[in-house]
Amino acid sequence: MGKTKFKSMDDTKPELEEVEKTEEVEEQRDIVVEEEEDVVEEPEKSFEELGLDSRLIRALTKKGIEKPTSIQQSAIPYILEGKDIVARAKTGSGKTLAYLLPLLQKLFSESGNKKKLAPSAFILVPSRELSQQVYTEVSSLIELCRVQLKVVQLASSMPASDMRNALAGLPEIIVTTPACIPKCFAAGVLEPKAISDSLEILVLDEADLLLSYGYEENLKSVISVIPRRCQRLLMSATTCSDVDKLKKLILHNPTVITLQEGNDKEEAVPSNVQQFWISCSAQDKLLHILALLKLEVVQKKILTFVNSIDMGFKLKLFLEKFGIKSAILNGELPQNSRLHIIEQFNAGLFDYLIATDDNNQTKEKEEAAKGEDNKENKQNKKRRKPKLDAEFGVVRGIDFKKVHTVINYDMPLSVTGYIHRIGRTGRAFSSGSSVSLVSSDEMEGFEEIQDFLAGDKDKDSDIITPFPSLTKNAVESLRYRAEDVAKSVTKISIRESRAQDLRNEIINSEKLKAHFEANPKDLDLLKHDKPLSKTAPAPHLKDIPEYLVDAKTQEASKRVKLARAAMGGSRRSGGGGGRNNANKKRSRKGGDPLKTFNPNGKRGRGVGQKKDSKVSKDGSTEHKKQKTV
Ligand SMILES: Nc1ncnc2c1ncn2[C@@H]1O[C@H](COP(=O)(O)OP(=O)(O)OP(=O)(O)O)[C@@H](O)[C@H]1O
Repeated sequence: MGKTKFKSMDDTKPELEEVEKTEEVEEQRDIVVEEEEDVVEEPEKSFEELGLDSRLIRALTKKGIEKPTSIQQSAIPYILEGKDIVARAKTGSGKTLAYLLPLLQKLFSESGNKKKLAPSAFILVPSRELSQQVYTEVSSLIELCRVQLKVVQLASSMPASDMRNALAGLPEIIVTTPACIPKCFAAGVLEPKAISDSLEILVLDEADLLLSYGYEENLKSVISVIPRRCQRLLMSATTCSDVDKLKKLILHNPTVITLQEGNDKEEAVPSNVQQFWISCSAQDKLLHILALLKLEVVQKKILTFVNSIDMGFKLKLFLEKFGIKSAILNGELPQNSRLHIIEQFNAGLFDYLIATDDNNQTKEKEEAAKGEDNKENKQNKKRRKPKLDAEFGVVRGIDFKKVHTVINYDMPLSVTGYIHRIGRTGRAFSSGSSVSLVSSDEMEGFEEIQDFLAGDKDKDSDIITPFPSLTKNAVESLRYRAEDVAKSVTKISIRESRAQDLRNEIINSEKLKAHFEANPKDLDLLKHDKPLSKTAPAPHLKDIPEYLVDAKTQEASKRVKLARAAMGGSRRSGGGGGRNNANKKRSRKGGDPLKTFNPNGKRGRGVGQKKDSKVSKDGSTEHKKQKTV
């Protein structure tokens, strides 16, 4: 059962171009709406009761999706009715299907109408990774529904000839970033006039990020050709001034749906994510993450965030000395490699992924740019930093599968950054946890996050609590080893590894491209968690003797392992993050172990794929729904 709060507004709507001029009127209407708030109880509905086409329901069943999440319950009927929507719901709450299902249903009825000369739907997302993810989801639904709809994914880096080829089959749906549409206009591969005639639905996904990714001008240019009758959907994980700005720029007469579990801001993070923190000095962070991973007091799979690419390499080099293999993800890697790394991690080929998230890389980009400007700095010029992809976004919105733990090795630089990072676990009906390592320098930012999450609640009841499963003794027992190894991970070794990794990935990326063209289902090519150093970990570092670990930590570790076994996860996750047994078995058969992978669409019975469908029940969520203009 959900609590639904409606805000309704009158139907007067300004034309897009006039929105900014009529801001004052808009605000007045908002106030009226606030006064009309009402709270009603809504029963849970099934997909059938939401009015979805039986083909879509069958497709969902095949994907193991049985019941709608709260945002799907709320948004689908409105979208089917043709309403403009602003939907705000927590990360991982199922917003993608909330708009995709009704969008496809609407296009089903059009699929016979081949008179159109341009697409019926644009889905605009902030990053290429997201674009790939959404494209994969749409493609698989279309395939499972067996309907004659075509979707294409465009990237602004594509040559005009590739864009033209992609659009030649007259797709109904285009998934891309906002920058790409004006490029298509400029290249003459999309006709603004044809878009004005044909576009029925415009979706802006991860709307809270679009402006901060610098797409404002692109969006304005897209909007200028969007017909008045086109339905507009704006999906967002957080509320921020950018979402309001977009709302005014893009929507008219929207229904605003805000899902939350109460009035507190903690709702921004799913309640099925337990949030912990550990206070430690900056130099003790390596020691603490080693303790967390090596003593196995956190559940795999684990996604660790760092704030710089060098830090990612430092951590990888450090961990591999202890026999913990991890893969690296950042914006300087070629796109094919990035997508492949995400696919491999999702498929369960490795348990530890170290990601440098997009916001922090903006800083690196700026620094790199500054370095390039400084003509006197010859050293910098010689060691020109590699170009980071402007449309990179591995963190926000990416649906990492079955991540049980998110570790903030470095604290994110903003509350929104924290929410998006933590939202990579506990997705849909699953649960997860997060551990933030907080140094004294980061304490102020951490307190800001705590305050935000606490909202109006008693400040003493912190949402992020101290991590309970690691004793000081257990950490100290590893100190000597950790400090010794940390010394061997020098700046030079980091720089060399980073350069080597980039060189390898550029070669890999070409291979991946060529290979996938010939073998679109082969995922096992080029493992991304290969060790960087040539020497194998020393046995005394790889295997920590049990007597070093105190009883309390051993108990915690046992619980984690039991829980993993209960989830059926131990089969998938070999000790030390190495390749798991299931993969080994398949490799021995001689075939391609992951013949289930298809970067362009359906995911097969790949590792971890089927299991995703088995969702655990979380507590019932109360939700608020607001209707407003
Ligand atoms: N009704 C459902 N039942 C079970 N799983 C679902 C359901 N709807 C979506 N999912 C799964 O939940 C995961 C998260 O969904 P999705 O990526 O759409 O979340 P989101 O709200 O867009 O998150 P974010 O804001 O982080 O992008 C996906 O793996 C998706 O397949």
